[in-house]
Amino acid sequence: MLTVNNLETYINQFHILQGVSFDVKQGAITVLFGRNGVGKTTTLRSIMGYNEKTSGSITFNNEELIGLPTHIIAQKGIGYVPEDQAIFSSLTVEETFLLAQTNNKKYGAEKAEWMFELFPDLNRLRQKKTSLLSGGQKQMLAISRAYINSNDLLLIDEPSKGLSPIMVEKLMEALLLIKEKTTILLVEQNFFMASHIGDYFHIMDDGKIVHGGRMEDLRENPDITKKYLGIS
Ligand SMILES: Nc1ncnc2c1ncn2[C@@H]1O[C@H](COP(=O)(O)OP(=O)(O)OP(=O)(O)O)[C@@H](O)[C@H]1O
Repeated sequence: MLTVNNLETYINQFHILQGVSFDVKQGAITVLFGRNGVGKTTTLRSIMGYNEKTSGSITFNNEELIGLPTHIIAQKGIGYVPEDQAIFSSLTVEETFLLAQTNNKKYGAEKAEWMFELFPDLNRLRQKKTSLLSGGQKQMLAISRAYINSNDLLLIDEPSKGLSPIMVEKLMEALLLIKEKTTILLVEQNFFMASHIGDYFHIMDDGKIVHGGRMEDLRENPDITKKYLGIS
């Protein structure tokens, strides 16, 4: 569904992505692993068209994305949940959902209702200003918003960061249900979470992909997880 080929990205004079190649299969969760600073967020941002100095190829449903502005890439059906969630704090939960629905007139309302079912906390807090939500609730809101206004692919950056174990568990359950309806590319350092919900993986190191395959193969390969992820 998404194919990234030889992607190179510069930020100022720094050569951050140095020929990144991988693919994302439809209907699955693909996890991008790697230590801090190897280029995972830059990869997601490059897919969304935020980095001007990007070359190589990114095809989504066989259409080239490189060179397109971010709003056009989003219109093609890709939703992005950045690490800081980028939530408009002056809106309530319900208003945030309504705003997201304006981008998806056909299915938005139906998707919003499903998100309220999936996240009862958000349903209970419909009228609450989003600035008053907990970290976990904001994460649920950001994922819901991206799901409501996009159709095909969600890029989610470190959703478990800073969440309690119980919230991580809720998030895992929710992502598995969302996967039934959409495709997910997940950046995640929580190996327990990612390896339980992911179907495929790619490992980044120093601006490149160094390994990839099915998640069950990674779980059985302690040498790789130790070398690149520091897990033994
Ligand atoms: N605006 C910037 N100016 C200069 N260098 C940057 C900028 N943004 C990111 N970088 C550098 O690019 C590299 C990749 O950063 P990126 O955020 O993509 O890594 P990451 O793998 O997502 O890391 P983390 O897991 O810590 O979020 C890092 O070395 C970082 O310092």
